[in-house]
Amino acid sequence: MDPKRRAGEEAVKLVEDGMLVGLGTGSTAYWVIMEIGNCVKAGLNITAVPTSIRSEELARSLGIPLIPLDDIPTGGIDLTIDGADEADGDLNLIKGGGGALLREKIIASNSKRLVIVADASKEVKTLGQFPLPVEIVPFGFKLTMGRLEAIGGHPALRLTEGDEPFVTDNGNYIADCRFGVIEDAAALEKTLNLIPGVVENGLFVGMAERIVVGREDGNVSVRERVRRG
Ligand SMILES: O=C(CO)[C@H](O)[C@H](O)COP(=O)(O)O
Repeated sequence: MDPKRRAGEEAVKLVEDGMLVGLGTGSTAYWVIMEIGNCVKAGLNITAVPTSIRSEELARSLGIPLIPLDDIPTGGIDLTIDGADEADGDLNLIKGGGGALLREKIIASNSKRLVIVADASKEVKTLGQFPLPVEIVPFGFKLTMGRLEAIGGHPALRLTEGDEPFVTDNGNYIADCRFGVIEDAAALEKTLNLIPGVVENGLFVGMAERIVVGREDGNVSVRERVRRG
């Protein structure tokens, strides 16, 4: 079985009756949503909020009950299960490879628990090999990219296969940045979000509670974040 599928199915064991569940985005979160769909068909009673239009459409097609975000209290999501592009030893993450980082971060920051599903390729010692997605508004995007360049981000505007700017579910662009090894993810996250024109960035610091990793040998490993201090 695909390691991503294995991780997804294992993580869904954390979903309990009555929960409000955040549905992630990407090829690993796909398996989470598929498995939640199976559980709902088998009688699991949950409601869910998606992190992208893609995940919303999949969830709807499977009959997973969705509720509008505006109908839930701040911080009211019980559990969100989502993928990641990189996860370091402290479970700090790079996300946004699929372009859904803004909605993913809003949902994650309103979740009591964030569980990451991944295959082993996502585990890294230090963040930074995967280009860091930064969501920027189209207005003045070249100026904003100049600011990202000035702080060493070497930004590249994400393009579609037709060479048009990739547009997020929120109508924004993505600048994929190469900062090299990211020693201080918390500081970089703040610095980026102070740049006018930047909406959000794909660094998720101190948010994930655990990571469920599907491995090629058929095993699944679970690692929890060590709380420091
Ligand atoms: O952050 C994301 C989308 O914005 C995804 O969770 C991340 O890109 C991982 O995707 P995949 O599971 O397909 O490797």
